Amino acid sequence: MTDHPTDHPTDDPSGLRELLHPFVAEARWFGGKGRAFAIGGVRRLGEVPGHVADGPHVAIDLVTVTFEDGGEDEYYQLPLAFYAEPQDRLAHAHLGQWGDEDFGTCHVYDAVHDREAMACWLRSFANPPADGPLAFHRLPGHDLDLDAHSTLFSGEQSNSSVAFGEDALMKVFRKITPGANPDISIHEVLTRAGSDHVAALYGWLETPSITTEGEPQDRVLQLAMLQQFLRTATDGWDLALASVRNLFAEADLHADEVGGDFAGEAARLGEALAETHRTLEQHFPAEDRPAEAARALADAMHRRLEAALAVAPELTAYADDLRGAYDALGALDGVRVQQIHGDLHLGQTLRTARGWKIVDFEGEPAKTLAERVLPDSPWRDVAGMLRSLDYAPRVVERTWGDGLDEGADQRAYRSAEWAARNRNAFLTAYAGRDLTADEETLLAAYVADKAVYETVYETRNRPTWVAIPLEAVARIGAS
Ligand SMILES: Nc1ncnc2c1ncn2[C@@H]1O[C@H](COP(=O)(O)OP(=O)(O)O)[C@@H](O)[C@H]1O
Ligand SMILES: O=P(O)(O)O[C@H]1O[C@H](CO)[C@@H](O[C@H]2O[C@H](CO)[C@@H](O)[C@H](O)[C@H]2O)[C@H](O)[C@H]1O
Repeated sequence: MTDHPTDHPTDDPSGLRELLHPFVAEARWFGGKGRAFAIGGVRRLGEVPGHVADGPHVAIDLVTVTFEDGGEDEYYQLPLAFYAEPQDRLAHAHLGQWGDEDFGTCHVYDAVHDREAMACWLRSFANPPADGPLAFHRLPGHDLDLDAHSTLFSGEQSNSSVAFGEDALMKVFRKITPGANPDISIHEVLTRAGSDHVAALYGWLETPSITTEGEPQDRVLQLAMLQQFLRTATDGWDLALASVRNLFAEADLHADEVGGDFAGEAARLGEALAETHRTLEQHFPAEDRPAEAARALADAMHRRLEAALAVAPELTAYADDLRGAYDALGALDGVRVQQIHGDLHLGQTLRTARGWKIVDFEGEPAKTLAERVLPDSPWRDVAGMLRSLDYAPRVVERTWGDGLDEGADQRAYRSAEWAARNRNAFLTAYAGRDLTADEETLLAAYVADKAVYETVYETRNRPTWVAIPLEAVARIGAS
């Protein structure tokens, strides 16, 4: 396999980088939204084995995204299906027609949409090739159903998830950072530990190394992971929204009087998180760190606020209150850290017939890999869930009754009631006791930090929702 000759942004003889630019720019998984960029290079990582007559050639390319603001380059994975003839059924996933160095002139499609292409992936996981640039790894204990057809998950996601029938789910990582991906390593540890609160890991795909500017790198690129498909799962976010809608439909009743009350589920979720944290604490390094570590955590929050102020100047009015919350954390005598989830919210939880499962251990998409794998306080995860339990009613409020004002005050009241009831149920079940003063301080700082992160996230991705985290930031000062 060869690199495409694309070492310099102005040298694009095949026009490939120009052709891929709009596809990358518009993809949900592209993390550089709002920043001007060029495709700085396109590299062939390897062909996925398993090509059959009449089927596509399937390959994985890695594009380098170079930002005009001078920020660090980012790498994104493009799984591609190459067909000699156009495929009408894949018209929605057509990237273009070009002369490929390995496969000749082809119609090229985003492979995650294509059952034929995904079948190559599944066959490779079932019978991992002995050599080649793409290494398919398997954990023992599950026979894959090779007859299962693939379906791409729709929805707002950072990566591309493909279900194989009801047997397995493959997550194709889009933004690729050299080094071990925590989603894989944490799932592997929790699977081997027999955790009840994650989908079992079945395997993963990685490629040994790439070269950047001619220099070899000794870190793997982890490209995809295959796991148990949770057949009976309902998204925790959808469940919470349904519960809020029930409450709004019965305007005269309190949250505990309405069908669909979420407090029991919130409590079970708190227990599931506490158990997951305990398992992670046993299997990854965990330690009590001295005062300097608390200061370092606070410093990181201060830095994040300073960067956020440039993106979302509306935060300025609350900056002193936020800094106060971080300073209180920085003044603690110490802090206990361990492996955590790192980006926990209701959309990362699934309610199955066998209880709550937690998904997506990649950490916050905006952080570097080096930052994401650092041990952190478990209160960061707790804060993430508390923020999410605040988001759910506010989102329903915004969409209820097509924005009509009638009953808006009553809904705002019920919204706050729902959030308080479920935050309390979750927190009480998580901790199993009253929080210490230090824990309250930690939690308050993490809630503030998360709301700042969300303000930036919404500004960039869903500007009409930015008021939700901003209102939370305003409440920090008022409390
Ligand atoms: N093992 C699973 N079985 C069924 N559905 C799953 C499983 N894991 C994740 N999902 C669903 O796929 C969605 C995306 O998964 P997630 O890991 O959060 O991807 P991303 O990194 O793209 O955000 C989740 O919201 C969830 O609904
Ligand atoms: O799931 P991702 O890892 O892509 O997480 C990112 O996107 C989330 C939104 O999809 C975002 O979560 C925020 O919105 C949620 C409602 O959609 C809400 O439940 C969360 O509390 C809120 O933070 C997440 O922050 C971001 O990292």
